[in-house]
Amino acid sequence: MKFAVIQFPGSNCDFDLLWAIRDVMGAEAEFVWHDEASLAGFDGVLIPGGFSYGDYLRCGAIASFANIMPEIIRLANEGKLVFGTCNGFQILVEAGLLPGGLIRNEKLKFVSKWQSLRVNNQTKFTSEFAENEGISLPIAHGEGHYIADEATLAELRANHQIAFTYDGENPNGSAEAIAGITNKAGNVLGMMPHPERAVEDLLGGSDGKKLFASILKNFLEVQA
Ligand SMILES: NC(=O)CC[C@H](N)C(=O)O
Repeated sequence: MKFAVIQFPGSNCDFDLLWAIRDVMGAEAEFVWHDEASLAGFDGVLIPGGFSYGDYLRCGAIASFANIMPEIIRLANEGKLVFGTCNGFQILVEAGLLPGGLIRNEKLKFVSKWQSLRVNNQTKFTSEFAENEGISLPIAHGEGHYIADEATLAELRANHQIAFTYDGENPNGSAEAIAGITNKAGNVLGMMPHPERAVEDLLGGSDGKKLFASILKNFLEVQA
């Protein structure tokens, strides 16, 4: 299984994500520039954090029209793995691959800190965590306030699509303290926290590793 790590102008977690999946987890992965029009040969897509196109209009809004996006949408519709962290989550929402929206943090400030989270392990991205496991991951964003209408929130809850919630403090005012969601089919995940920044104790923690381990276990078996 080969992963594409997408690079946009302004991505700044691209090397971290490649490091996590390739060097720490041992999977095959390569950078793909946003202007490419093909993802032939790739079975999974990882979209990093950062400030794509300078966060103009809304975070992720311009990136969602990049040349590579129709290919990402194609893979998502084929049931292949698509994962976005932080700006990657924003791009997936803007592209319509995930429901709801992400707006300015409630307190209108960029938040950068380690954040406690609760994990729902009933998704293909989180199955290696314990049920309701408490973990800690870095967050670093200005537009992480998740919003959705009541019907969408009810559907997310009913289908177990809420993969991560903020525990204790809600750092950005997200509805139901949502930190990460999957699509209905379960093959697309977007999350504001940064698991790729927590894959080795040297980085301050390794709780993010189980997410990548879940990805490799569940998607590798299906697509091998
Ligand atoms: N770390 C990130 O990816 C930040 C995402 C986006 N630039 C924001 O501030 O919300």
